[in-house]
Amino acid sequence: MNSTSAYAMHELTKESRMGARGLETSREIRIIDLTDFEQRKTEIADALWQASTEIGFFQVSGHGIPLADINAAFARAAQFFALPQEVKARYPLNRNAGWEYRAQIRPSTGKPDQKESYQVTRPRMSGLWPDEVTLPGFRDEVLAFERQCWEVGMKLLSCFALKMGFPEEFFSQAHDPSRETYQSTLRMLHYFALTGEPDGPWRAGAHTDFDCLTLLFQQAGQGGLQVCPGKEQETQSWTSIEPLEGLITCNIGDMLMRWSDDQLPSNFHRVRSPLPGESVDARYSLAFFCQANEDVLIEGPGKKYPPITARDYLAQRISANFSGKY
Ligand SMILES: O=C(O)CCC(=O)C(=O)O
Ligand SMILES: [Fe+2]
Repeated sequence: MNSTSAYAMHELTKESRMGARGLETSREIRIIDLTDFEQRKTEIADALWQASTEIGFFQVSGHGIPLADINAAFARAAQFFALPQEVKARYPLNRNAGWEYRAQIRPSTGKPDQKESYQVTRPRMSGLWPDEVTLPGFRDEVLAFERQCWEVGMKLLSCFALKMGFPEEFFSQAHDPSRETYQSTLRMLHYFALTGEPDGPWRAGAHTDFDCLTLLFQQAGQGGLQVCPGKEQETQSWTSIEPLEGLITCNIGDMLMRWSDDQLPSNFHRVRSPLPGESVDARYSLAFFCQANEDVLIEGPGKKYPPITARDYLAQRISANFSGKY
């Protein structure tokens, strides 16, 4: 086994141990305010670094995406998922673009997540947009929201770049949306309403994300997200993140963990099924995955791991989740 596949195997083994219910515990959920970002950048970078290394996840406020735009993006997601199955089936998922239905099998559970999702990866959307008759304005509005998410993601990553000793623009150049190699992804998710007993304890099985950084939006009354910081994975104790309007919950992903020579631990999370007495309605969420462009080389400041392109890195991880497909 070469060192690249040994590394991938290590991450998958780590994940396959995380499927148990475990314990629930409350942890500090640090909220970092990004208001006046340019003037406060040093202080914000310190706060982000501390939250990421001490706790392993954080939320941001004052990020500049108006609540109305977040709500509009949720409305767009609901509109898309309400399309008939045969219409959605015209946009099949391929390489993080398009629609999948109960197709993501997590190594932690060996079962499909109880969801469907639609993913937008800018350069790969040919033939995958509903047309203007089916969903007028959908494409432009979703792309505008994707751009707003990118702006926030790059602000946060510029702070991590400073702390890692890279130039401030390092990560926005690595996630350049004007290039064909761009592969950051906006994902809309729809977890099905329960009609009887839940099909297992998880709507989405425990996992870390493959990317550098994930921005996650939840809607009021539609909780279920739980996190267990990667560095505490042995404890298997999970903390619920209740949805709070306008806040973005942020996870460090495996790509940034590797890029930071493991200084920034990626963050296990899962979505649990409703418990008796909780709402059985559908749950919608939105996730933006900052994934460096395909041709970018991932190499940490201390060169702890051999360099790997972001394309090869993602391909390995995606094929482990979608039955060998990439
Ligand atoms: O729906 C959520 O809250 C989490 C989604 C998620 O973790 C993912 O898609 O990677
Ligand atoms: Fe995730």
